[in-house]
Amino acid sequence: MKIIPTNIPDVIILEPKVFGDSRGFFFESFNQLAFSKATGLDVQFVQDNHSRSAKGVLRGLHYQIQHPQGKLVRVTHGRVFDVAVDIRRSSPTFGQWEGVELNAENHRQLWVPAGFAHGFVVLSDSADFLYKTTDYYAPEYERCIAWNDPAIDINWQYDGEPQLSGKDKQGLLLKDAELFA
Ligand SMILES: Cc1cn([C@H]2C[C@H](O)[C@@H](COP(=O)(O)OP(=O)(O)O[C@H]3O[C@H](C)C(=O)[C@H](O)[C@H]3O)O2)c(=O)[nH]c1=O
Repeated sequence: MKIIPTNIPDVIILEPKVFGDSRGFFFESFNQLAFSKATGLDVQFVQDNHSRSAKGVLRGLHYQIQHPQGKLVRVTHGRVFDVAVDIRRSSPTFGQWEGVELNAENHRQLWVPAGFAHGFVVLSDSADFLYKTTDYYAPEYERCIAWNDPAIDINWQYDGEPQLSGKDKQGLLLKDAELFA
């Protein structure tokens, strides 16, 4: 597994070793020991999620104010631009965002620590988005930050108008949101 640092020290890109042959390919999509050795992180995952979205769908920017979730995210079909925003007030990278294209060809995964808001926009006709979380879904504590908050100024790499859920259309600006310490 290859570790690729990003501009935010705690946000990490992982590239698994892919074994290709005449049948296709194989790779370990997750290995607890390899993950811990490569990242130095001692985290346990408790939930696996899978969502499918059409082109232009933007999910996020979500986080949980209690039971914050670390997320290890990847794409098994299509292409997405995936974004993590540091919303830890005490962080030197508070308010900064990091984005990476995840797709079924590069097999890249992104580690998004607890304390970050997370979202993605679909660049292909459709995309399957799979991810592991370090705590359980707690909808009563889920919050949303506006995808287009000018204070964060994310370049989503998507030219069209994104399709948002009702919840995401009501995302708060960073300055008005409940944040982490
Ligand atoms: C997240 C989640 C949702 N649900 C149910 C609740 C709704 O009835 C339905 C769709 O939920 P929602 O529209 O919140 O799904 P997303 O917009 O993909 O939410 C996710 O989007 C961004 C990208 C994230 O990083 C979060 O993991 C998560 O908030 O699934 C569950 O039953 N369990 C869950 O863990």
